[in-house]
Amino acid sequence: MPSPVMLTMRGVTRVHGHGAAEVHALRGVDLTVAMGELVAVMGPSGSGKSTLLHLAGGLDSPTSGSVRVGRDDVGALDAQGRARLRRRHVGYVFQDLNLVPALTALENVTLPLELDGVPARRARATGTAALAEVGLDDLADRFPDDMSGGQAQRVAIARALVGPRRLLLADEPTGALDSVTGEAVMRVLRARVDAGASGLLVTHDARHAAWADRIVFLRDGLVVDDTGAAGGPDQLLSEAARP
Ligand SMILES: Nc1ncnc2c1ncn2[C@@H]1O[C@H](COP(=O)(O)OP(=O)(O)OP(=O)(O)O)[C@@H](O)[C@H]1O
Repeated sequence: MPSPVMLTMRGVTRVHGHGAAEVHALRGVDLTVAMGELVAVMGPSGSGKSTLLHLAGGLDSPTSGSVRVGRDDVGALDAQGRARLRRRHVGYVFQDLNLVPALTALENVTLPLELDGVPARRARATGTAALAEVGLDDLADRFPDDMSGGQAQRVAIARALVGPRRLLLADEPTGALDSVTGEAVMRVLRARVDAGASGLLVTHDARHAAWADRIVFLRDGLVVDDTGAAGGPDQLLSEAARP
């Protein structure tokens, strides 16, 4: 029996800007991601990958078409409803880390839980477990400015994954990390998805895309290919390089 679908995008378009400055970032994208499925999104710079991720997480609204997360029609939620969906159910890892400099690693990680009313003790325990998942439980009391770029990125990943999130969105999550740590992060993402979450991963790196169940190729705002990962990194590299 197929797994229940977590994310459904139908006929999604997104036009940025107006008039002469108009950019058609997405031009009619259909995409579904099931529970327990990790989908990698690849494509050249400017093909619409980040726009797709923002729409999937309710950070942005489509110009036309529909985006559903579980039973929620993201376009039909008001700003408060979208904020609640993001806080409770969507985990983001973006290139921009956005850690709060005045908060320790653990406080940064527990922030989304506390904003959502989780009692402090439980938030602390859940946050400590999330830091341990990325191998940083030793640095719980350290401030972002006293960490390496890679450590800060792992804190951001722990924050994105803290609590029972059902949709994980990652935009080049391993960007600032060395390859061993990068692989550890992919392992955490994969484990969360295997435990039932759904994942959408934007990456230029075929080795990371090879962790996915399926790869979607975007070009000029359209899905041009949707394939299983069975061919492995070599095939992916040649696919990504295709004219
Ligand atoms: N806020 C915005 N205002 C105007 N144009 C935008 C905006 N955001 C994105 N764009 C444009 O939309 C198109 C798609 O951008 P997007 O960032 O989604 O692509 P991408 O595939 O993620 O690129 P990259 O791999 O370089 O991050 C690009 O032409 C970009 O310049």
